[in-house]
Amino acid sequence: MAHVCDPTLVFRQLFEKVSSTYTYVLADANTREAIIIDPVIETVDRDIKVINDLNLKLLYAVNTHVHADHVTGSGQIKQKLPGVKSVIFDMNAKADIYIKEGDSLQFGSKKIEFLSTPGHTNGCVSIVCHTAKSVFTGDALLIRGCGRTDFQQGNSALLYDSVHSKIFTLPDDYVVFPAHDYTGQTNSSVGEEKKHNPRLSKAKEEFIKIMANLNLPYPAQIDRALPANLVCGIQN
Ligand SMILES: N[C@@H](CCC(=O)N[C@@H](CSS)C(=O)NCC(=O)O)C(=O)O
Repeated sequence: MAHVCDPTLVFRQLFEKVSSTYTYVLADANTREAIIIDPVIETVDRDIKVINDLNLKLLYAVNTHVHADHVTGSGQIKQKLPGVKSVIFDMNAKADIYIKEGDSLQFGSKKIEFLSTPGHTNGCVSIVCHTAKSVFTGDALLIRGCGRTDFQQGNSALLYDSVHSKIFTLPDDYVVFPAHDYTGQTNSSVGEEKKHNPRLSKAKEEFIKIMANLNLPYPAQIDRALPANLVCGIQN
């Protein structure tokens, strides 16, 4: 199980295997107030069970961006746990709270801060928890990889600048928790990715060429996910 260095932060990394998505639960161990990052609709009941088993009070369901590969669970979580507020950066998507660069959210004595890291999509954010020395990078930075830039306003030059100016300037020992992993890895570190990321450790021009030649198939659920995620995953 993945751990963080803050002993008063409850932390769970949960996996949804169809889309290889990581969902994260963070909570103040004293007040039990909690947030969830990038929930997936198919695993909402599992996530709520974890929250209830740990006696947590969920305040916020945060999406790091409008996902193209799975339907967000935030809408269903709001239905099943009234009072929870959905949070996103992208103004085109329905949510209760729209955050911007530098904003923070508090749960108990814990705080997360939002960094705008566009490039995979315009609305991508990374989420820093300084007390846990951790950064939740969404699809901006993956372990030894990064989010694709061939749809949804993708822009590889912008992604390169986002990662280098916002994530790679964090301390080297900050743990990187991505939104996906396709190779069975759970976390990395800023220092490790600066050194070993086969795309982002290169010069910008080379990175742009690499990204233009990925030739990835479209995500299997894209036609369902994109419209659903503009309305919090709940279609009437
Ligand atoms: N096969 C998966 C989709 C894989 C994929 O395209 N992942 C995206 C993030 S979700 S939009 C990505 O950016 N991948 C980068 C990479 O290098 O793999 C599916 O069908 O869901």
